[in-house]
Amino acid sequence: MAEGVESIKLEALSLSEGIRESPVCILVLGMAGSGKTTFTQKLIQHAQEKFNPYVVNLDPACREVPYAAHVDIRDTVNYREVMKQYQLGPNGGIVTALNMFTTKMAQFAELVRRAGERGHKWCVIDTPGQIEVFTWSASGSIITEGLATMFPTIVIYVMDVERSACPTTFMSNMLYACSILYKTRLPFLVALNKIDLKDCGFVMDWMTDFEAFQEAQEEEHSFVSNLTRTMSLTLDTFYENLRTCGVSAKTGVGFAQLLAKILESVDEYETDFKPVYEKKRQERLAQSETGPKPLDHVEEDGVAVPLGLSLQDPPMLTGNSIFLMAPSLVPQSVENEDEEEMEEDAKGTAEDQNFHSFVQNHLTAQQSKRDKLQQEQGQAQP
Ligand SMILES: Nc1nc2c(ncn2[C@@H]2O[C@H](COP(=O)(O)OP(=O)(O)OP(=O)(O)O)[C@@H](O)[C@H]2O)c(=O)[nH]1
Repeated sequence: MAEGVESIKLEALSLSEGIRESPVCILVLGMAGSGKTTFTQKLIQHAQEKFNPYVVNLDPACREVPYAAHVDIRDTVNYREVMKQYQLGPNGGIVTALNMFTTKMAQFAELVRRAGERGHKWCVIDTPGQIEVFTWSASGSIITEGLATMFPTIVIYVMDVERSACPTTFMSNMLYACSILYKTRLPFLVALNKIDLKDCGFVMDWMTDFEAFQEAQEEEHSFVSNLTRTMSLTLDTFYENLRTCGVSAKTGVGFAQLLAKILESVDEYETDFKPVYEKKRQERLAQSETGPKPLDHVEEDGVAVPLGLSLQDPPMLTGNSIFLMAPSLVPQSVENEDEEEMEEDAKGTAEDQNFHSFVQNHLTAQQSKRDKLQQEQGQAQP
């Protein structure tokens, strides 16, 4: 009879054995309402025949999921009860529920491993609606790293194209994607979702042609547009390494291409990421064999300081010792104001010039890249 999952230790699972070939773990992430759950359902349908996905729901707060989950966090933790018992709000409740689930990570990993042995080639994991609950929480990191050191693991970032039509929102979404890519250090595929509502061609244009994004940006006169423009230049390298695919989780359009891109991402895991996670595993194994080092000089590690500030009255306002002063109360001479205005103007002009030269340098670099490519192509032709 198979060993009971309760007695399994994660360390024993992930450290002593190497990374397995299956199942491939697919983490589905995305902003609230981007369509993760609908996307997961469609992905399962399309992958059923070939990859027989094992399905996991990690969103403790969802009412219903439109697919049959093999593992559902709601069976392990009652999110409403957690909120009530620990007197938490909805977000605190979700974080705590996920933390509680993570204490069962070893058992969860064992279930995934056994699913692989039973012929499930993929394991699709739907994550909580509030993306930061997973991406920036300790439990999210433990689950992601735990899986990536045991199975080939990739991330699919679901992005709502209709909501990203405004350049500033698009940039925010991309910045978020970028931060997740660097945090998880796993193959990353962006599913441009809801193409039944809006074609995703504009996203492709903005990612490959900086000038097209600048043009779209020019129509927007918001305070953050300068920042967005600068960011678009910085994200250029990120876009170059990004895999994207337009899909509609509602109609199923684009899922054939998506499956092909998932397989490319799995290859990428094998070649570029597996060695990194394998090294990590070896380091942990070595560490666990030597055991934790006892602290030699505990008393030299620091001195205790009282927590928090004492709620005493602020010091009396005397002379220069201004504790906190509202701008309207600070006496200012008219001369000073004029000088400050001139300084601000000069600063603004310098910023504009800097920005212009930054853009110019970038365009020149892009042009020389294009020229080089054309030259190479010309040489390659007989
Ligand atoms: N038109 C259209 N609607 C979609 C598509 N994908 C999802 N939706 C709709 O978008 C809404 C949100 O979808 P969900 O799948 O619940 O999104 P989610 O990211 O899981 O949501 P949370 O977990 O609550 O953050 C629902 O009304 C879906 O029907 C799509 O491709 N096209």
